[in-house]
Amino acid sequence: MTQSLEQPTVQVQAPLLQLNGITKVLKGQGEPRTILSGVDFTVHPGQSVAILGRSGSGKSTLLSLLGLFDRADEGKYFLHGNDITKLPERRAAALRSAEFGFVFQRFFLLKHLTAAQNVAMALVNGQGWSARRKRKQQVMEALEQVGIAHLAKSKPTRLSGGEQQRVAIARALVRQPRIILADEPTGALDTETGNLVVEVLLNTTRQGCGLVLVTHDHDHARKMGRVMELRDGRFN
Ligand SMILES: Nc1ncnc2c1ncn2[C@@H]1O[C@H](COP(=O)(O)OP(=O)(O)OP(=O)(O)O)[C@@H](O)[C@H]1O
Repeated sequence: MTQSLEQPTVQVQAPLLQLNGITKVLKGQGEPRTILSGVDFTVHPGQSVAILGRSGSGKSTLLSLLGLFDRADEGKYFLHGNDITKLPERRAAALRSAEFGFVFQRFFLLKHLTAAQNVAMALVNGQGWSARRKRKQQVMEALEQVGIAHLAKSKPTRLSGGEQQRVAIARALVRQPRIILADEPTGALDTETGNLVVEVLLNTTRQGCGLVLVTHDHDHARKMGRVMELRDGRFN
């Protein structure tokens, strides 16, 4: 048997996302206020990062920049190694829905729809029969991923807070995002339910998803691969 002389290729994977020297200044009526100052931040596939910080330290602002809801005044933003700092809004919106899944403290579920229908709202496939069938399959897979497939037909009013948050996570997952941005996802939940939701979020990283969790809860933060603390717009 001949042995291949080829060297094994070393795959150097670009970070999922990378911020270099990000600064955000709020220019209201009074003096301009620097909210983020020279922030560097990197997330690789499968990594989970907690962002801690006092109220007003800039956590949500950072998440808005990461999710392309807002733009920095200085610095660079790379997604999969591509510079997206100055991407036009239409392309930013397309990237946002293709790459990111968002989870918030509030669940934002539509009360008159079932859990499955709420998750399906995130899909914008064609209307054909097969597309519908595929859509249903994707929805059920997302609900299974968060452990509530048996509640597919339940409406939010019949679900507990933790179950509702899991529907919201399934809604974020159904498009198979590469990065989940979660802003205080356990803020409205009791400790036990919050722990469950954190586990569900962490599970997504096992399939290569990146996870950024903004939280006030140090126990939840410690479960992430990395913990970073924002203080006055800077990481310590
Ligand atoms: N649109 C805005 N107009 C004026 N000030 C703002 C605006 N958005 C954020 N800020 C201010 O910027 C600072 C950072 O806000 P941000 O919401 O990022 O903090 P946070 O760390 O997420 O706080 P919390 O933990 O309370 O959610 C705060 O002082 C806030 O008042």
